[in-house]
Amino acid sequence: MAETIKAGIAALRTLESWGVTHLYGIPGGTFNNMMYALDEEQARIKYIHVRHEEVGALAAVADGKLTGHIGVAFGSAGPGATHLFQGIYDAKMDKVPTLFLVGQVEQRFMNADFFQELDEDPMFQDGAVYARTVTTARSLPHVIDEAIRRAYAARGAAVVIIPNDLPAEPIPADGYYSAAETHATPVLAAGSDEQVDAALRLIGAASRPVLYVGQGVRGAADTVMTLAKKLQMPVITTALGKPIIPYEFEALLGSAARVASKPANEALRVADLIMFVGSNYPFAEVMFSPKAKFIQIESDPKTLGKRHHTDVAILADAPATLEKMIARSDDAPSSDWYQANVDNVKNWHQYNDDMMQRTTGDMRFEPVFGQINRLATDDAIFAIDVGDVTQNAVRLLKVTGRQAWTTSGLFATMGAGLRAALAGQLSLPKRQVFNLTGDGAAAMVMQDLDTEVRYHLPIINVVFSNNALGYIEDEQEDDGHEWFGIDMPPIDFATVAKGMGMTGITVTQVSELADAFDEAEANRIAGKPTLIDAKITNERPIPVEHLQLDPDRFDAPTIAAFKKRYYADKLVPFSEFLQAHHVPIG
Ligand SMILES: CC(=O)OP(=O)(O)O
Repeated sequence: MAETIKAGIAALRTLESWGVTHLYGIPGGTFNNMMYALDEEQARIKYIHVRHEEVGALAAVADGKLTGHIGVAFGSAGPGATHLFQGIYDAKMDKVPTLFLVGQVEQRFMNADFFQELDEDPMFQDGAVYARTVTTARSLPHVIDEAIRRAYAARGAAVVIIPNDLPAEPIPADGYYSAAETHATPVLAAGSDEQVDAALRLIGAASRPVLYVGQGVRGAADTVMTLAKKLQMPVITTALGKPIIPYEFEALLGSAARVASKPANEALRVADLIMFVGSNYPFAEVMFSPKAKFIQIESDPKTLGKRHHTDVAILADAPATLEKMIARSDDAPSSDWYQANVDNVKNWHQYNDDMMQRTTGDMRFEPVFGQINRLATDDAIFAIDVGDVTQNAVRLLKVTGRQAWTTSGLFATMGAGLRAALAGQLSLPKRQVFNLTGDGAAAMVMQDLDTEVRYHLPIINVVFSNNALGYIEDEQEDDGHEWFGIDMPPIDFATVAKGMGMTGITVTQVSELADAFDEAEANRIAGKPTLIDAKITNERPIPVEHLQLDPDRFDAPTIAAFKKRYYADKLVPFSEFLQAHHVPIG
């Protein structure tokens, strides 16, 4: 008789052939035959037993965000399946190839409202790029291979639903194969000479051009900076593009809108040309002037022309096109516009440095970031949660260009920090990993601090505790509404951490911060996680989307009140730098 293999084992071997080293989940009765396969394959693929499927699902997406390789999570039928949705939508919105395996009741019970049985096929259709139920044991590894190829091709979530009886069935050992070794992604060329020249002509005619880059320029920081200097175009990045360009680059304005920096918002208000590269930034529709000339370089036809009226549209590989622009352009003369932006960045950095070095008064979030910058290694991984911490991290982390920085970008689901930290430390175990989170988000996922302990993941967890949903609080303030439903009674996160078996440190004074972070770093080096609960004031981060600094737009008392509230005495409105450099705003 021909040699056989259990279908579940063949399914896992298919995952292994694609380089999957670990997968996250929680077993249930409808996934047990896959669990028995995982037990047999333990030496080759690691099962990470999370405390909540949602954490596993988002960690799998973060694996993809951090490494470019597909991450995998699973859940059993019914509640296990529905808990995966957060990951499925994060993968969809940030375009990350991710595989989700979902249990289903045995075939003989399907389609008749059995215990925990849901009609899973339609459930996943909106979020996933591919969602199918396996119908024979023999096709199980084949459908997994199909799902992975679809996830990579469409850059999203693929879901394979597995009736529990199938993985236990034997199939011919030579009856399946994987496309992993021959898998390739299409390589786009650079834009044509004509397209590049048309873009260069527009830039040459502009007075106040900016370069706005997203994830599509990953790995091409030097190219972006060279072109920016050559054409005298200051650079703005999306939040997810933040780690690509080093903080120290003189003309890096930061990000725009609210999770953003002052120089980027100010420059965008007056820019007369935006070159939008490798980005699907949705706030472009409100942040970019409709009057500005617009060049877009994009690899996804669905995104080309989506966010703004476009003068030159280039469907192409972004870094290759930027290289071609460097090759086909002459050095622009030194520009007053560029220099005014460089000065604005210096002033903004000085403000943030002063805030991070502040030792007086109650503890705000900035000195905590000062410590993170002090300790961060050259290739640290920052797993950033959603809320005030996202905007503060965008502004304050002094990224080197070799570090990784990830969050839930467009779906913006809270609790994303811990999940991405698990992924970072599992996928890139030698690197220093920070989980930076607010207290609301930390409370949503704190059960999985235990996962850090059980798998010896030496993550430095920092909780910014202000007893409020700060980001929403500020929105309510801007709406002119009294705060409602945003306060949260304090949680002693250090005690929670200790209860989970890790070091927990509460910090209430700036003077205690350095020791706490030194202890966390010593623990990390010894292979142990730490949680620092930083009890910060509930003061609002400076609203760079509503600056009240410019005497041309605000009266003196308004400016004085703004400066007092945000400690912004030395912060200079961009208009002053524009005037000093004689840049006309037409
Ligand atoms: C969503 C939110 O408001 O979070 P935070 O309290 O961390 O700002």
